[in-house]
Amino acid sequence: MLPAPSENRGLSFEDDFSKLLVWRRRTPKFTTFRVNSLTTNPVHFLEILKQSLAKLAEDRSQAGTISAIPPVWQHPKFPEAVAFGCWDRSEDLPRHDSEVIVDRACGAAVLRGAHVFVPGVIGLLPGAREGDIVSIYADICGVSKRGWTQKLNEKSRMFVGNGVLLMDRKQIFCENGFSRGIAVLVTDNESGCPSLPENLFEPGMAIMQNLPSIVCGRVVDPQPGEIILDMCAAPGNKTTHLSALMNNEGAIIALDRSASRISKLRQVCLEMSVRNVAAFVFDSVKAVKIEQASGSDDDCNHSSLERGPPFSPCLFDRILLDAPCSGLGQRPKLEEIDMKHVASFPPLQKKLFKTAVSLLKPGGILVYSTCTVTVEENEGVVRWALDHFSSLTLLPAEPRFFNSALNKSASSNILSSTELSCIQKFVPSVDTDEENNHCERDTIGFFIARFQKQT
Ligand SMILES: C[S@@+](CC[C@H](N)C(=O)[O-])C[C@H]1O[C@@H](n2cnc3c(N)ncnc32)[C@H](O)[C@@H]1O
Repeated sequence: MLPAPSENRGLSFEDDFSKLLVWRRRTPKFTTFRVNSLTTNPVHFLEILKQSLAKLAEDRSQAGTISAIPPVWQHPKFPEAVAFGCWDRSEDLPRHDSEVIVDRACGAAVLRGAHVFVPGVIGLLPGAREGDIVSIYADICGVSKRGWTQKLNEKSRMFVGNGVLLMDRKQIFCENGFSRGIAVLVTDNESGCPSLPENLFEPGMAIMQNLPSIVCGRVVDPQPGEIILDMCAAPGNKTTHLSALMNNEGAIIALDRSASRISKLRQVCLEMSVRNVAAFVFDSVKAVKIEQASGSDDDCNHSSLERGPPFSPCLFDRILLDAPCSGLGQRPKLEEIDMKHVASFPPLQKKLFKTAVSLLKPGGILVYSTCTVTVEENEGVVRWALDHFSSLTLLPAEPRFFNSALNKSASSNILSSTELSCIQKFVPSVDTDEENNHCERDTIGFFIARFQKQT
């Protein structure tokens, strides 16, 4: 049973930038799966997960590391959310003379339990041989080039784990650049996040999804039979959740402007037995049809939905705008923050929002979400929306985990206390370590706002 965390007050981006940087580099202590209710039962999945972690603990003890089995929970409010914790890290991992340097994305993946694949390797110290026990360092400043042979200084690198080198230098940096596969089998990572076997469960049974993203689907609260628009849908993590909540009844239109991501979404839908989604590669800013002569409009029936965008105004019961954003809530992230990039998102977010308001039926629900923590992309967009669309009312983004009204940060100058009590923002916590050790707290940064269009 999951213990309940107490009321939380979170930090905002503007409150303490340096704390945000530290928080981004740390790996959440919990990994969450969303179990697919269309294909399986969460209790069955929970059993598979428990057995796998018990087997890993046994393997570790045979290899000389006694480890308690990481805790596993099913969330009491959302049975589809199943989380597991980390190996105990009370002792530091040893550092080995033989070193492998990886890029920042690979370093973050290792911290989340992945092995090191060839494309992520940047360098090896001279003399490193296949079969060596190696220490793995991420090049956090991006200073090294492919084929690098020198030790990075302490400030430019971050230790992410240890493992066994499975290839030699020639194989990893082969001239045609086509080597694939695992270069380092990670035996222990610095975060303690377990490496689960790849074939742990049947494809489509569950996906890894951070808890706030699962909460987001629940805030949309789609009902069987409704017509839903998911405006920035790929790769489909939330689309497939919405479909499961609707028990495959009704229709979901999934749009994304990236063709490769839409093909990934279609594949995920197939694997997860999702049958009520029609996906289109489309720029959602342009998803509203320009007015046409009356009498020729058949947009209220399903065939017009299947033809795809653009759509007539006021068509959808619910809309999810999971907007493109600066992604500062994603963890762990080893990259530096590019402020110009961060500042580029609000104009696009507002254009997408304007389209969403047009396409929403009177009485319909619009959920705006991001996986970032900046006020401009979150509370700022909510303020702008409330000032520009008199038809919109801000509703409580329930079910609630974070009480944003307790967050006395820069955002309180933008939204009233009533408005703050409606939004839900997952941000770095300033509470005790015990609190931060909770799977509802130690998670990614995320923002959710829920609106209704007046009838
Ligand atoms: C935060 S991700 C969406 C994640 C997705 N909702 C999920 O849960 O799997 C944002 C997506 O917005 C898409 N995007 C960016 N600009 C867009 C636009 N103008 N129209 C449609 N999609 C857009 C990106 O390609 C990206 O896939």
